[in-house]
Amino acid sequence: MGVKLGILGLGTVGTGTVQLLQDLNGRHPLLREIEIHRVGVRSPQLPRAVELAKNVLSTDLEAIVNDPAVDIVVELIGGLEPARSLILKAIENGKHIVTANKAAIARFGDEIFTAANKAGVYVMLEAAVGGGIPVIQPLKQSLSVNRIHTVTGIVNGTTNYILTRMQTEGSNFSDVLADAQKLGYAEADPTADVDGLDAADKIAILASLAFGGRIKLQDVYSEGIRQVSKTDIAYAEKLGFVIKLLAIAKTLTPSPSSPSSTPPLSLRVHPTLLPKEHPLASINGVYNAILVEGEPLKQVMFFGPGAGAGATASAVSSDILNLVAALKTSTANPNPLLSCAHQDYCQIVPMAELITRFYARFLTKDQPGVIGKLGTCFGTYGVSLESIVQTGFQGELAEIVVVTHDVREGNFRQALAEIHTLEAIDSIPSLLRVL
Ligand SMILES: NC(=O)C1=CN([C@@H]2O[C@H](COP(=O)(O)OP(=O)(O)OC[C@H]3O[C@@H](n4cnc5c(N)ncnc54)[C@H](OP(=O)(O)O)[C@@H]3O)[C@@H](O)[C@H]2O)C=CC1
Ligand SMILES: N[C@@H](CC=O)C(=O)O
Ligand code: NA
Repeated sequence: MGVKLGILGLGTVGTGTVQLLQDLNGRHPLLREIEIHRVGVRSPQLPRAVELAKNVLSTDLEAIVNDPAVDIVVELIGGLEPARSLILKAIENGKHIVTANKAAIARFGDEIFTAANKAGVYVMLEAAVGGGIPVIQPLKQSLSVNRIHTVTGIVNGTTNYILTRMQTEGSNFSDVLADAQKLGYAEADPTADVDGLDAADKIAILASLAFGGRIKLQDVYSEGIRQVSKTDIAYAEKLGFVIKLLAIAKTLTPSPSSPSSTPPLSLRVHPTLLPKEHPLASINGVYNAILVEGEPLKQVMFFGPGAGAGATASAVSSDILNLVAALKTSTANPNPLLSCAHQDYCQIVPMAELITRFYARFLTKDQPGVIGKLGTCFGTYGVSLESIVQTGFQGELAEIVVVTHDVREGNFRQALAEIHTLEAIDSIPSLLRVL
């Protein structure tokens, strides 16, 4: 007998998944065991790009997760509710889950995985991070013997697409965002993409897998790309950098102090000046990449399409395939490489303790000695400067760009607070971290 799917959602990813599952030539033979039993949507009158058998389409999503015939629920509606309740109900009914919903997993992972472990079912989420890029399963399986110390990712396709086009074409932010939405990359509400929240959800999930503990989403510092201007992109370029929205999870100690504990982590999302020769600097457009560093592997980078119908459908379908295989070999004991066994929360270090370089752009009165005053303030707080250049004027005001050496973020912020009080300083329009 075939394995029956209840698919919730037939939008970009749902449609891509159904198209893949209806076009099986040349794909894994096990896919032939799958039957699309029911598909849930909100607006049944909408035209669809796929044909489904009669009575498959429904607006009653509760009925799908309660249907005893359904083996696997594939949640592709997105958002928090009703996605969370439907997933929990499906788990309670003994169904395995495939989801692309990083927002729900990052917020309710604790509840969902605890329920799944209790019910003896798996929750698969390859599509939730990096779209089509295999990164969840590699972290759970192929890389799990490494002591990972850093995960650095470009994990939001929309913002990478926007920043790339702003850089290459000098285009303006809102026009490029509209294109990203048309192409199906952006979330229904693109705020999550643009403000770094989507990337925060994703790095929380990656960090949990890489460092073996649960993460409270509110511990992830996040800044989006709205404040990144064409001016900063141009200065960064002159200084040998590109600006990328990076999601970073990094241990502050080389390895955990005891075999069972997780190390303290720095966990953050922000636009970052990246040296042009860094492996992530050349990741452009909607592509995502995740650089994982650890011992003994050193570095491995996962690269590919981070969003879009076909790419994401590839990840969703591979999770379905894994579950079909698991259902066929089902034993009383769950496979620990497919289930989540985390119990404890990771300890996250405050941003003030972060050691990083900074880029800052100042608008100042055109007076003698301003650069000296900036230098003195920075010196008072132990901020050492890598470069300081007066690059030009904006009207009456002089524009000064500073790049620091590594500094404790708290010290840098104290120096800036004092600089703000200087009579010669008009404003500090940009402040970005440098990798
Ligand atoms: N788009 C992408 O490239 C990627 C998306 N994802 C994730 O995949 C998930 C789906 O995204 P995407 O396909 O882009 O979203 P879409 O907005 O394109 O599709 C959502 C689908 O869910 C249905 N739906 C939404 N809410 C309800 C509800 N309350 N009741 C019934 N049906 C509902 C909609 O129905 P109807 O069609 O009737 O409106 C639609 O079919 C999200 O979690 C997203 O974060 C992950 C990686 C990449
Ligand atoms: N909106 C997301 C889609 C995939 O998660 C993105 O832009 O990366
Ligand atoms: Na993925």
